[in-house]
Amino acid sequence: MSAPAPIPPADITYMPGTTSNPFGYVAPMPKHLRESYLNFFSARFACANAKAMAHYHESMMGFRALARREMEKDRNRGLCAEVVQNGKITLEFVAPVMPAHREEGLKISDEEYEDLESVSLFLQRHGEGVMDVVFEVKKCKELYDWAIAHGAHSVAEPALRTDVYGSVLAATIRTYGDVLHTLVERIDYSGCYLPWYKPVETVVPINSDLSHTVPFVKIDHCVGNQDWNQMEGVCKFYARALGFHQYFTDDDYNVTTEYSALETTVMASENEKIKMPITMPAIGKRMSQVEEFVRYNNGPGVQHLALLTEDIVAAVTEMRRRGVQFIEVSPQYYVDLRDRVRDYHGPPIMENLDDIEALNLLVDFNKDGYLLQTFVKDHISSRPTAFYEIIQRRGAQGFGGGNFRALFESIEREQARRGNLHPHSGPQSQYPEEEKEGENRGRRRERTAHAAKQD
Ligand SMILES: O=C(O)C(=O)Cc1ccc(O)cc1
Ligand SMILES: [Fe+2]
Repeated sequence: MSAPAPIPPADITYMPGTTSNPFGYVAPMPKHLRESYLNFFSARFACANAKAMAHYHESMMGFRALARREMEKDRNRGLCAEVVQNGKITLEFVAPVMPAHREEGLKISDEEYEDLESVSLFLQRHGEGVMDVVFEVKKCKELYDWAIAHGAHSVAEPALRTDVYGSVLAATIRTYGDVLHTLVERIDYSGCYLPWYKPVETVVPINSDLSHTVPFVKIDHCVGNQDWNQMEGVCKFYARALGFHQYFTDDDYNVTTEYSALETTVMASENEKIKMPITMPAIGKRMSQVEEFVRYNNGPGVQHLALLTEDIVAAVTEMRRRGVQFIEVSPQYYVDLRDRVRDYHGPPIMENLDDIEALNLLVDFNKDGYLLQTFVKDHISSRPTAFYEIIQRRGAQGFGGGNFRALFESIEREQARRGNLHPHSGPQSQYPEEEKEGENRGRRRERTAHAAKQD
């Protein structure tokens, strides 16, 4: 079957998310293909030291060592990898084991050399962070062909990978910045992760005590930060090339806190198990946290992975016990929370408000229920770039819109501590600094009205 012919970007209708417009970005990918995205498969991080990264995730976050690629006589000559897992969350840490320049006498295949070069380049440009958000799919080749025909950049054509445990078909395309999406289709694979990774049985002592588990379930969503004005183009890419659609929530994503501002559109796979919010800076009084990310990441990239749990009190209690620090929320938030709870009439709140306050969790309510969330204070690397969110849902399917103010104020306190809450340098930085809070929100409304008039 030959690939479909490329279609021009004009075939995508963009309409900002309103309840009168239940479609948002609409793309012509056939339904059977859209349905072939199953879930997040793993997140691959480019690392300087994959072993240290794995160790942090095991000892601090309760992940278990799952698999490894280590240097062998005729395999894994350029890169080594450690894979950890907690529930259905699988994280792979990949590190170069030699300099990325060819030397005589080094036994390394062309393919392994290319992989070494790409990880080394990612590290050089962005530091440690997520370089590949891997999706499990049913029709790898068809999805890949569609994506390429609709403007995606190919990194690796579909190829069968086989070891004694069976085969997977995998292909890789590029998304925003230098971030990749690998599409993995299990053919008959029964190994622990992917072909040629060896299972690892060793357990760090703290994880062998079953009364101290951190109960994660799966990746809930994965946020991608973009540069100024780049959100729409990236969302259109997800619609046109990947067949994703806009996911509506009642969150108000035009957040202008005292200083920084941002905008988000959530893109999701057909089954909505893969949610990829796309965020960009907006005009505020000071540098947006998104702008800070883009500056220190040297371009767009994955900002946070949200890890879903069914018991956030247990998960955060145990992570704190292990030494993980979380964002700090003002005591006033919990005074207000007790008022908000009184006005809430959805499914009953199962958690104790004193526990919620003691752990500094954030709570958001809507008509379907509520969600609890918090954010790890430290970034994953030494740069102020990617970090983790911990989230529990009890009905509510949003992203914590009611917490954005408290959250962003907390994030901004850290940003100020780093000396990065200075005037922003966006395309609109000629705007006077005393620009009124909330003005950005008005501007978005004008644009929305304008876009609606156009069709
Ligand atoms: O939207 C989400 O997924 C959130 O968890 C909230 C959020 C949005 C943007 C940020 O820079 C930080 C947090
Ligand atoms: Fe999030």
